[in-house]
Amino acid sequence: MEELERLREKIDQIDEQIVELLNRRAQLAQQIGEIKKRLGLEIHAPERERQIFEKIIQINTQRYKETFPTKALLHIFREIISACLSLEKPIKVAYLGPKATFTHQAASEYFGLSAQYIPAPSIRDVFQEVETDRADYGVVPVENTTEGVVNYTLDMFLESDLRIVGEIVIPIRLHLLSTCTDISQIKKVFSHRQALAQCRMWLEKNMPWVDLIETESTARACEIALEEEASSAIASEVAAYTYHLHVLAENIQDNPNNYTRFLVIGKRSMKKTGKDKTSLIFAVKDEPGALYRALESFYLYNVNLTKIESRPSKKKAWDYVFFVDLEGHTEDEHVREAIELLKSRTQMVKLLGSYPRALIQES
Ligand SMILES: O=C(O)C(=O)C[C@]1(C(=O)O)C=C[C@@H](O)C=C1
Repeated sequence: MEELERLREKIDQIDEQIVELLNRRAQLAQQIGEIKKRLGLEIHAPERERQIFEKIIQINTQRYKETFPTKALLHIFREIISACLSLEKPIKVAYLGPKATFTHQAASEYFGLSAQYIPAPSIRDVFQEVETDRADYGVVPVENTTEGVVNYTLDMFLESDLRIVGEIVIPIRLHLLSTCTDISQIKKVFSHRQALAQCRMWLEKNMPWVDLIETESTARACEIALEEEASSAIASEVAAYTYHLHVLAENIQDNPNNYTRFLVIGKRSMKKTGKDKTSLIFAVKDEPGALYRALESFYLYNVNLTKIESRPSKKKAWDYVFFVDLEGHTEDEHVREAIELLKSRTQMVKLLGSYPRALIQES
């Protein structure tokens, strides 16, 4: 017992030190904020945040061999930086709502809980919130490992001048939620089209009798599941506690490696971090070899493409544009030269932005 008391006393001392250090850190951030305001610099500095994250991962793994789990440490630092930033300037973030969607989860993992969140009813509305300066940033889904791209988001970049300033990749874990206490009581399952598709095999095997009904979001499905008898929703764990629903079955997605990638959109340009990605759109003439010549620009300058997607241009029937993600930043010499060559070999190139690659791709 004495030993227990002694150890707890030590923990109390450490906690006191942590609180003291956090307050000292907050004061320093406030001072930095004042200087940045005076010099007219951007208050939010994601490149600096990236540096901090990489440094603490290194210290925690090399010096302390991860006695304290790195994943938890990253969450804690996300919140520390989010709180310090909010002392300098509150950041407003629009996301595809309503509350407790996966986009909301992605946004809070990126900006932390001290940011102000604005749920928007559609992807177009998220863009509008940022375009009209009601939000500093927007967060929208762009692709899922099982269901492919979110076309609506790609198409928005054809008309909007907003830039991509970041990306977030989160694992999608889907659960069956209801006010009922047993699966046998359920007659209807509500969810977003993609979530229903991602659980198709599980539903056929375990609940072949149910009606599947599409909703505009997983969060909307939860609202319906709360109101309608004998119904259920497929949604996230965050949604389960936000809407006070029982989790009747966990992780019902058919593919365990199910990730969704989200884009952070804004008006600014991001500085090079050394671990960046660049996204762009290009259009080629409708003639043999046009796409081949365009893509050769990347090959000749040794630029690695991580994604290429074609979409109708919406200007003429059967006219296509190509969305490309590549490794590197436009400040990198080889990327800059590849893009210059691409411009000379295509009809149109629109740069959507260079931004730091997602930090956590798994977990
Ligand atoms: O270094 C800065 O520029 C800060 O404002 C401090 C700080 C931090 O808490 O570490 C806060 C917000 C920025 O986005 C980056 C870092």
